[in-house]
Amino acid sequence: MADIHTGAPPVQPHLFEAIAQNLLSQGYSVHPGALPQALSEQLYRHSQELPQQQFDPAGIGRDTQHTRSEAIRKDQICWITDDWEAGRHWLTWAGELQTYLNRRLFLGLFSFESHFAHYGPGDFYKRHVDAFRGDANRILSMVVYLNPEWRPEYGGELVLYSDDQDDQGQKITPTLGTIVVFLSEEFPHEVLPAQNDRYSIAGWFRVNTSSALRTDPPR
Ligand SMILES: O=C(O)CCC(=O)C(=O)O
Ligand SMILES: [Fe+2]
Repeated sequence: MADIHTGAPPVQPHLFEAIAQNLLSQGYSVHPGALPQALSEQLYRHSQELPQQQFDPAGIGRDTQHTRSEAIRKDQICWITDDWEAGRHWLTWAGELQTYLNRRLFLGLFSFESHFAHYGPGDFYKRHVDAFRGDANRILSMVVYLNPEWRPEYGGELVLYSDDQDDQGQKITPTLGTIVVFLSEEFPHEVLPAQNDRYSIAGWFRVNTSSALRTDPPR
């Protein structure tokens, strides 16, 4: 049930605790259809209403290393801000998860950034990790899916590999409300070519690496 005063999504202690326990025991957590329904629907509507020109071709790397490489990924992205209601509710929910995980696991998560992603027919994201050991300030990756009907023939699954040696992985279908959280440095993953329009949100919880030379987060 949504908060009657603000319309904000409800806090979900059982879900948050399950995510914390899965992260402790295996480093990742998958919950089909677990995002609060009203929030899923609001985000889905927003993803459909966003004009195509708000989406930019996704790049690889950050800052000066930011390059576009269509050989590696072909999705289009739109960063989420609190300028609109759906964005506010999403960021509130993610902030509550951040607070819970910090209390429960002492992760020191400091900020969260996320974007909508649209994979058109034929689009993919080849196997990669979201953070590299050493310079990593992306600690936790979170993806949620915004596709009310996703058929097996549409492909477009996320494949999550347990380590660099794993070439089997496990497939996750991108259906509405499914939440995937994993340690950004640990789990190579890829998005198989989608045969239909595929909408999602990808986000990262980060630790603070601010210094006099570098203000966080760079955008
Ligand atoms: O959409 C997905 O299933 C994963 C996307 C992803 O790996 C990324 O944006 O880094
Ligand atoms: Fe990724």
